[in-house]
Amino acid sequence: MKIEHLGIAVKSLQKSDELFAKLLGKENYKQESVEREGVTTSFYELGDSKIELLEAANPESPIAKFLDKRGEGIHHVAFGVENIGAEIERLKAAGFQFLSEEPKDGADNKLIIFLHPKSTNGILVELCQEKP
Ligand SMILES: CC[C@H](C(=O)O)C(=O)SCCNC(=O)CCNC(=O)[C@H](O)C(C)(C)COP(=O)(O)OP(=O)(O)OC[C@H]1O[C@@H](n2cnc3c(N)ncnc32)[C@H](O)[C@@H]1OP(=O)(O)O
Ligand SMILES: [Co+2]
Repeated sequence: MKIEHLGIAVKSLQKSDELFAKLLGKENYKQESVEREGVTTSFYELGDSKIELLEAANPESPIAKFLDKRGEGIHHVAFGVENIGAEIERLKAAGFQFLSEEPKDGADNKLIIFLHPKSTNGILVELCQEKP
């Protein structure tokens, strides 16, 4: 398991891309919309991890709700795993709750699933596995 990415909720990808390119001294390597999640993402390589900027694609987006309640900032941490199915079983057996039954397609060619923040000490945790 490793930190695959840090998800950061932003109001404007255009403004935040300018800021993060300056901050990190490099451009994003992709911008990708994920309709089903209601987000547009922008990814930056950072050593073995990444930064994932997240803009709401519509008012119902989880990012829109997060921004309304908390403003811009760190939204979630994503752990990269080899076998997401095995990790789900392990964590369920350890008493962790998930926000969905099955993994689903995420951004950046990943299978993803989220744990409920109330079972992870108030941190939104995402598991992701590289799609074969
Ligand atoms: C395209 C995929 C991409 C990828 O990496 O591949 C992504 O990362 S997509 C990221 C955006 N998608 C999601 O976040 C999906 C999972 N999130 C959800 O289902 C909701 O956001 C949920 C259930 C976490 C909260 O939604 P809800 O409508 O219930 O909002 P509330 O404000 O009522 O929150 C309930 C409860 O959870 C706490 N909360 C909400 N968001 C977060 C957060 N980001 N981190 C920590 N805690 C969070 C909130 O404070 C409420 O707690 P309470 O104690 O009741 O106040
Ligand atoms: Co993510």
